[in-house]
Amino acid sequence: MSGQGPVLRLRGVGARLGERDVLRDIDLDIPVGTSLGIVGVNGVGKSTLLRILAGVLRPSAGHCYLTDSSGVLRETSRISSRERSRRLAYVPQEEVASTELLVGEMVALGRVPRTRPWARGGTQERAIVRAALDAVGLADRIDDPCDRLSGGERRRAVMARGLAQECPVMLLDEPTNHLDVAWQLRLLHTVADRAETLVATIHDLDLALRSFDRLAVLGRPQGSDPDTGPATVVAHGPPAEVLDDISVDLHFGVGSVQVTHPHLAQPHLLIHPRKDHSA
Ligand SMILES: Nc1ncnc2c1ncn2[C@@H]1O[C@H](COP(=O)(O)OP(=O)(O)OP(=O)(O)O)[C@@H](O)[C@H]1O
Repeated sequence: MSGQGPVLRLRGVGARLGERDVLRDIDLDIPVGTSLGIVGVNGVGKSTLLRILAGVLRPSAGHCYLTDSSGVLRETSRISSRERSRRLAYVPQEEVASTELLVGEMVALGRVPRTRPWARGGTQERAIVRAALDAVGLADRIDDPCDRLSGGERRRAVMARGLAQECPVMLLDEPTNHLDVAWQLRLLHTVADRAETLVATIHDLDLALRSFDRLAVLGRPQGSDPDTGPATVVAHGPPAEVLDDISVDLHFGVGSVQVTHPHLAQPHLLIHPRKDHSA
């Protein structure tokens, strides 16, 4: 993936949920052709940030921009939901499996922004749905009811729906949740291959280190309430720099060391309890 101008931009973005300011003063440019991992502790606001980027939540302050189909950066809220869903596929964190739909029908929902009602269900549409399911190893489950899928299979099926949307930008909220180790690696690889630009929240810092061009850490700046204060981007850059041992200690409260895989020459992150927490 190589960088160009921004496809997504946030300026001075804040989010207020209920009585709380969850996010504040977020400035972020996400260049076309890059992959960005968003990391941070539980409840810090990663999903909220992704929902703002996706245009499903309006920021309470600041502005969120997305390039439209002509490549012009426009305020996301001014882009019609149909055009937005052709530009970006957003896959939320958890979804209740529909007991009504077959797997293929659920994945075909990803085609809605691209098809006219009378065009749905054609041979070409079925081929796209089947290819998306094939990419996540579920082509043989196309005619099964959704509620027969396991947790990991369901996660993969929902990802297939995002892939079937055929958007240049994919926004994935914890895509590796429920997946076994092989599928964690394979799924991130598959979406990075297919999406021009990828933004994903992720908890596994070792996977984050190896899977993205850049990482953004959401955290509560010094001086704000460490549990409920509004979060902002406290570190942003190449993964190996963002996840150095000082930052991991500061932002995640654990010790860490980066090592190089002896056979693959890839960086890995070993996590351990802080000395003051160890037995
Ligand atoms: N509708 C809501 N009203 C009030 N507070 C909310 C609402 N939705 C979420 N929150 C709070 O906003 C904060 C951020 O939530 P968010 O889901 O964005 O965090 P996260 O970083 O994705 O967390 P996790 O890692 O646990 O998935 C949390 O403290 C959450 O409790």
